[in-house]
Amino acid sequence: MKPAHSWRSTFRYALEGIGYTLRTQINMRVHVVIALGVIAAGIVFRISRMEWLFILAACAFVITAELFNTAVEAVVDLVSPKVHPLAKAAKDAAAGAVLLAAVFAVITGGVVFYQPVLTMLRHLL
Ligand SMILES: Nc1ncnc2c1ncn2[C@@H]1O[C@H](COP(=O)(O)OP(=O)(O)OP(=O)(O)O)[C@@H](O)[C@H]1O
Repeated sequence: MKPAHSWRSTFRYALEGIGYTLRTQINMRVHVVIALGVIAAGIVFRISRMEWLFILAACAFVITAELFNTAVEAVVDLVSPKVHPLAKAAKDAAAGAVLLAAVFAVITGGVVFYQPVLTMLRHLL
């Protein structure tokens, strides 16, 4: 049996997992940059508390899905380096989760920012 870990080392391993995903997955870096941009937009447009909840949930949803996707890819590559229909099913399902999360995030961003962006453009033009 493996030795029990302190909460500190558990936290460190979790950060290592996030670091690994950031280093190896360009999509993760893109998600983080977009999330930071959306958070900046939320500050600029002074969105409501409820809108913040949806925006932050959407960002967390996408980034969490990408972390699970990376975990699935790593395990599949470890146990099935050769082409196998189940390896394909696992990777495709994980990729599907990221896609679903991203679609939810785009819809959330559209609902929250459509009106304030439109108002800003009306003022500028
Ligand atoms: N061992 C395998 N057996 C069968 N199909 C696979 C296998 N590995 C990958 N595939 C297919 O290729 C697709 C892309 O796999 P890959 O590992 O390159 O994922 P990716 O999302 O492009 O990864 P990355 O984000 O690291 O570039 C999978 O969604 C799956 O359909």
